[in-house]
Amino acid sequence: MAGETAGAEQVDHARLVVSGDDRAGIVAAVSGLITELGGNIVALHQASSDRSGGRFFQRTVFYLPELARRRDEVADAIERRIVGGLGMQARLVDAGERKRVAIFASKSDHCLLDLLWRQRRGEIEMTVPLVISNHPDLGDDVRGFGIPFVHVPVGGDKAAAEAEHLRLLDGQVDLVVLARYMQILSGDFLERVGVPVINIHHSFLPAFVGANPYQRAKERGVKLIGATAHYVTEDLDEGPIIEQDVVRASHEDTVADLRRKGAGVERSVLSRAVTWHCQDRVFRDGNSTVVL
Ligand SMILES: Nc1nc2c(c(=O)[nH]1)N[C@@H](CN(C=O)c1ccc(C(=O)N[C@@H](CCC(=O)O)C(=O)O)cc1)CN2
Repeated sequence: MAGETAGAEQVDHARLVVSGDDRAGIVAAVSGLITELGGNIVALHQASSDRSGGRFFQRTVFYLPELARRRDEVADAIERRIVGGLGMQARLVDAGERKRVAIFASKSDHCLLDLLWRQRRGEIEMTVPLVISNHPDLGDDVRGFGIPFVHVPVGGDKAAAEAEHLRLLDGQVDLVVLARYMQILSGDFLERVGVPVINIHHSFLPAFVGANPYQRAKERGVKLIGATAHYVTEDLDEGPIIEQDVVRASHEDTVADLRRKGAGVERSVLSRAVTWHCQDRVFRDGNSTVVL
């Protein structure tokens, strides 16, 4: 089963995540089914990609007595009435579920340690089964959180490194996060890893795609720098954007100043994106996202 379920106190709560081609009556059908099953909706967010059809997205949080005992019955009803009856995609997620998140890093520590610190404080609904890095530098920091650290060097044979990544990740994770991981992933890896990959790019995309964005920002004389969290696709830094933010820059800032200011924005943007993904709030809509 994807994810890991936390304590028993949340077993009677769940969220139902529904998406598909828009049509009249979906909200009523989902709400009616939950009510018919004896549930009470405690939160509901819905969006359609445009006014005349398009795509439908909904996240419904509900309380249902004895849900743990009745889970198969509830799941079967959703499969019949929402998936089979309306042709929608639907996922029933236990409220206490924790996504299993593998984090990739290189030498920069700020995004990685920020995520580990927030996870330890319970601010992000995830577990971190392992951290993978192409450099050994951050090993002691990661092991200090009680999390396995695996050094997988990436030399001339990137395919060999990616094969090791796939062996380490196989069936063990629900999400991969690139926390300033400075290696371009192949399309083959992205296809075979089988879970979403989120990257933090250290610029306000679409500005400054690729390497060294702060150096290029300084050369351009921009007055704003920023960070972008996006799903990773084969096309570098072109994937669906989840979250962005900016901070002011001036002529007085050196590249080192921009990197320092930018690091704060990278951390907050990546943590929000990972938090929302783990809460099943992010829906992919073509090359963009809907965040509910
Ligand atoms: N397939 C994808 N892989 C990665 C993406 C992506 O969007 N699609 N994002 C990058 C992160 N990144 C910028 O945010 C980035 C990382 C690395 C490079 C790069 O030129 N790397 C060189 C090696 C550099 C080195 O060894 O230090 C390379 O891979 O040949 C550019 C941008 C993460 N991966």
